Amino acid sequence: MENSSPLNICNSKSYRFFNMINRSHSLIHFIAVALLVYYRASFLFQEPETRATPLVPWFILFSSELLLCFMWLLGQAARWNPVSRRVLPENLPGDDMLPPIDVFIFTADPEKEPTVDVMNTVLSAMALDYPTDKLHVYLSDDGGAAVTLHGMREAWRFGRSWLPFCRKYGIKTRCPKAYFSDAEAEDNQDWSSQDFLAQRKKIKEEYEKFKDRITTFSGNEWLEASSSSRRDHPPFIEVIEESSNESLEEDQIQMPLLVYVSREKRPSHPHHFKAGACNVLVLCPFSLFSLSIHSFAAQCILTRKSFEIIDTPSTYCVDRSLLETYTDLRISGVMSNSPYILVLDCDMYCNDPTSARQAMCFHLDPKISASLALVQLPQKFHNLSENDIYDSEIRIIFKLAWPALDGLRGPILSGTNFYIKRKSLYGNSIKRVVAERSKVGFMYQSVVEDFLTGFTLHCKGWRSVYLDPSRPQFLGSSTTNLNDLLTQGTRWASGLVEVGISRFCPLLYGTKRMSTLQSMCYAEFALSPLLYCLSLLSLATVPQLCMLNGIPLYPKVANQFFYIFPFIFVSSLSKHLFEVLITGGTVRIMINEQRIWMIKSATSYVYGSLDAVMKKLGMREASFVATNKVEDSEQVKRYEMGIFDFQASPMFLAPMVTILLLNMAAFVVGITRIIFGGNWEDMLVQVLLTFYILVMNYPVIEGMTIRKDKGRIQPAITLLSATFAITMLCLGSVILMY
Ligand SMILES: O=c1ccn([C@@H]2O[C@H](COP(=O)(O)OP(=O)(O)O[C@H]3O[C@H](CO)[C@@H](O)[C@H](O)[C@H]3O)[C@@H](O)[C@H]2O)c(=O)[nH]1
Repeated sequence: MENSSPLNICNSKSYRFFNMINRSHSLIHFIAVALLVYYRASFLFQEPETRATPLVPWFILFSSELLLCFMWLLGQAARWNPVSRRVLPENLPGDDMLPPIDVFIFTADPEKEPTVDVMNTVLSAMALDYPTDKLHVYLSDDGGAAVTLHGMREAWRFGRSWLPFCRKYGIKTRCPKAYFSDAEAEDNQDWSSQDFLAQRKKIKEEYEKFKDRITTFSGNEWLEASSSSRRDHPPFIEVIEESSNESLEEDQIQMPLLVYVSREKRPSHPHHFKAGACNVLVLCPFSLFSLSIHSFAAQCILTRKSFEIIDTPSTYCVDRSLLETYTDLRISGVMSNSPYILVLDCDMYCNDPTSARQAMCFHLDPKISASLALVQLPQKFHNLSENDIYDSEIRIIFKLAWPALDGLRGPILSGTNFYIKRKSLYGNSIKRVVAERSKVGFMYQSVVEDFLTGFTLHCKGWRSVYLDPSRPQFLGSSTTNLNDLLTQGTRWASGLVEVGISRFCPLLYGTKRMSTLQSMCYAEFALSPLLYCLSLLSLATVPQLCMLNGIPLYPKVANQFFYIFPFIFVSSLSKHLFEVLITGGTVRIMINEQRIWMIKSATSYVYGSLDAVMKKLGMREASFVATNKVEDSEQVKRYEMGIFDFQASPMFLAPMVTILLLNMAAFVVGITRIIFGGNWEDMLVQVLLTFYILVMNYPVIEGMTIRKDKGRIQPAITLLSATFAITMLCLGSVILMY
């Protein structure tokens, strides 16, 4: 294929305007930041008697400003050289030349991840537009739930009608739930065809029965083979095809391989959450299990020794030497072991059946395929409202940072929606790098296994590419209430900080193994929860406490350095606005992003960082609270109306409310001082900063004062927070005098 037509095109020209603005802004902003540092540092050279500010608040404030400057500097890398890509699937070789693909879908808890929705993802993957005999779909069920296995059998049964229907009528939306929803009109079917209408009606009825059979299932909670609970059971695998009792005629329908896997779990062995589940499927154990199911004869090759090694959850991350042995076994296997793997979370259904072919436009490109580990596709969500108050879209990652990282050596592995080369997970390096103990597969040292695994792949010289076409290839469900958002944010923060404070810290480990810009990108993500919570918490409390005590922290209006502060503030906000607008957003989105950034910094970033530090000190064990995917109609309604839902844990609400009460008190006192004391020159920046925090967080103030509905902040929380605020005020006023 060396001289054949191109399979993909990489373009950086569309970002010319962005680059021009971004780089000019960086230069100007850098000068302003340098002046700020100069102003703050000059404080040290003043005579102690003439200083208007005590040392402690000055030190805290300067440290916070330095942290923010540092984050800004790191953030430049993730904006430096964005590129966009498109694919030309028409230039792919014929179907007989396409490589096989394994699709791995992960589920963990049928209570939080409704089985019907998981099966919709399974069906959409089975219906991918790819040669059926080259498609193998595996569902990993960490919940070991009987209803999930039942769902798989039902999915297989319904798939026998659904797949031929999709193929015959060229259906694009191959997730039945999405297809039968209101968005169905987008599929451009021939609605005048009687044959189509009759078939569609029939399939819809079958789909309803399929759902009923799952929702009314009343089998055992756990798999019968499971010994006691979801945390203590032997492995259970079923190739769904073999359990079918359908008629001979239906057996002629071409279906991909469909396999249910519930890995072994023992309380005495850490199972490493999703990373452990990934490795069970990706690495040796699964292939061996498959062998044992498919061919009794093949089972004989499994010596007890090898089975013991692979059957121990703690050794899923095995040495390469062992892996090679298993690879031999796999090659002699009878199924699957495909060279490429699509990884999907259970709620991420395939929205574009051609995504596999699109990914192959990179994996089969001889110019890049040798070093290409993965093709990352964006996470997009079907349940976002126009006013996405929780910033669930994560625009900054999928619309800005990933295209920019693609201009370096590729985006960070994002947990789901990626086509990865199996070989890249075997621990091989593309380049000569500092030798690393040969760990393979997904990494266990962080609960954000995706981030760390992607990082180590890039360190080994592998690259990734990012593709974001107009039709989303996958669509998932995002968090639409505050509690779920902050719970998920706490896990992400904990996992990122775990990396940031470990030996994998991108600034130390990365700089020796990848370009400075690339390691800066990784460092920005790994350090952001810790550095943002430290800096934002200080900026939301120290200037306010000082204002209450009449201590100025910023230059007087008459001072020439005064203008630096409003300038940096306006410059940062304008840059943020520019980035939102250029990526198709609105002013409202920018405001939502600012607010959620502040809320997360005061809550999930704090808890996540604490969790990571405690794990590091051996005071806590790793945990993974799976994100809730069950929709509460009342909460969804509030989200769609743009109203915050404060039915969240007091652990999240109390810090937010405490900080706002403190800011409210400081603002009232600050304004009073300006009006009656006439010292507006000294306090202007502090008053403006406090005002900005209050304005941005108006929904929280509204939640604790005006609102009376179920989603408001309960008076008990406000009372508790008021006690915290008064304590902070008393303690802070004493400490900050020094
Ligand atoms: O012990 C576990 C825990 C989770 N999962 C599955 O892992 C996926 C991701 O878990 P979820 O609770 O949905 O986490 P999110 O925070 O929503 O997911 C993001 O963050 C994770 C890292 O924390 C990545 O693995 C995901 O791909 C990424 O979408 C889901 O399909 C789960 O069923 C398991 O298989 N086993």
